[in-house]
Amino acid sequence: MNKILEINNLSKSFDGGKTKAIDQVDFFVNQGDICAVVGESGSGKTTLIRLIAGLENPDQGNIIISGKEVSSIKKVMVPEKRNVGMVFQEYALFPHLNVLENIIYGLAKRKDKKQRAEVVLELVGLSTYKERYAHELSGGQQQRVALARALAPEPSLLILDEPFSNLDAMMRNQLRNEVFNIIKKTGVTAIFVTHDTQDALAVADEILILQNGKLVQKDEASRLYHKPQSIYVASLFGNTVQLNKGLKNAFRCPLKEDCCHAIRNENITINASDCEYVTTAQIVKRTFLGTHSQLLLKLDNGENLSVVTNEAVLGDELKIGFNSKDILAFDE
Ligand SMILES: Nc1ncnc2c1ncn2[C@@H]1O[C@H](COP(=O)(O)OP(=O)(O)OP(=O)(O)O)[C@@H](O)[C@H]1O
Repeated sequence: MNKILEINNLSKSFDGGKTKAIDQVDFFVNQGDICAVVGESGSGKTTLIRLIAGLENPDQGNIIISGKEVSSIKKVMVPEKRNVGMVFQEYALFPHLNVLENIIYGLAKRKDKKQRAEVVLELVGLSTYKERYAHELSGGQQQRVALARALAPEPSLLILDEPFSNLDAMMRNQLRNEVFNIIKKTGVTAIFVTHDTQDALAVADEILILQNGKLVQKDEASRLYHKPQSIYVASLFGNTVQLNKGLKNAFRCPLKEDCCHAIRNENITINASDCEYVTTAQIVKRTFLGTHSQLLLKLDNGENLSVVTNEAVLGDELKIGFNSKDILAFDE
């Protein structure tokens, strides 16, 4: 498999070395793959993307795009020469140029500018909008123009930084699927930053997890979800309860105490009687969340547990449980 992006031992600090935004990161992305970058706020996602785009210089390591070294401590190639396309959360279209002109602008060197612009506009389904200006388009349409503009010069790598975060929930899912179908159709390799782990699970071939600037796991979506390497990774993909000593006792769960265990909220069964590990709980507080409710529970050994459920819960007492196949185990 041809590697389009290679990152070797990459580091970047700020504040005279006090903040290690990216800390000895190594990975590669194969041709045609979509790689999502996920991590809590401040974990280094934007810094990594900015280093790849050439908007930051590394302190250590190097970046190779399509076999060419574009960043190292000795040289940093300017963004325009890297053959990368970029799509940001703010659509950044020129307000004084119409849609077609916005796309042509980035194609200065090509002879077939107009034809190429028409091809990418067709690809994003906006051919009939080519004479409109940014203020005459919806947020989703502007983002599709931004994608067309980024794809027009046929980049080796497409970088997307939180491309859907300015859109409402309904629009997001629809546009996300459209955008990634277009990306797959063109076969371009893409790396995108997202806060929304559902986005990453839905469209990424591989997901890369950052924690305090370090790459802590890189895996395909289903492996990462089912085999997270730490509670940090598990918690990024949904509500996860760490099974501390008190909870292990409450459920009479014979797990080793020197190993960290957790259970995903969705694998906790309310009104359970046929689970392997079951306990009785009193409902201390219910919070209505529309399709779900949050229940604060006091278990029969006095331990507290908060769970979210979409089941109707009657009365103030319930049985709650889970099965051993759903327990996540970590070495930390
Ligand atoms: N120009 C800068 N000067 C100083 N510190 C910076 C700079 N850019 C980033 N940092 C710091 O580097 C760390 C990583 O920041 P970065 O923006 O890459 O994180 P992030 O994962 O993208 O966060 P978010 O999800 O909140 O956007 C943070 O501690 C941040 O404060």
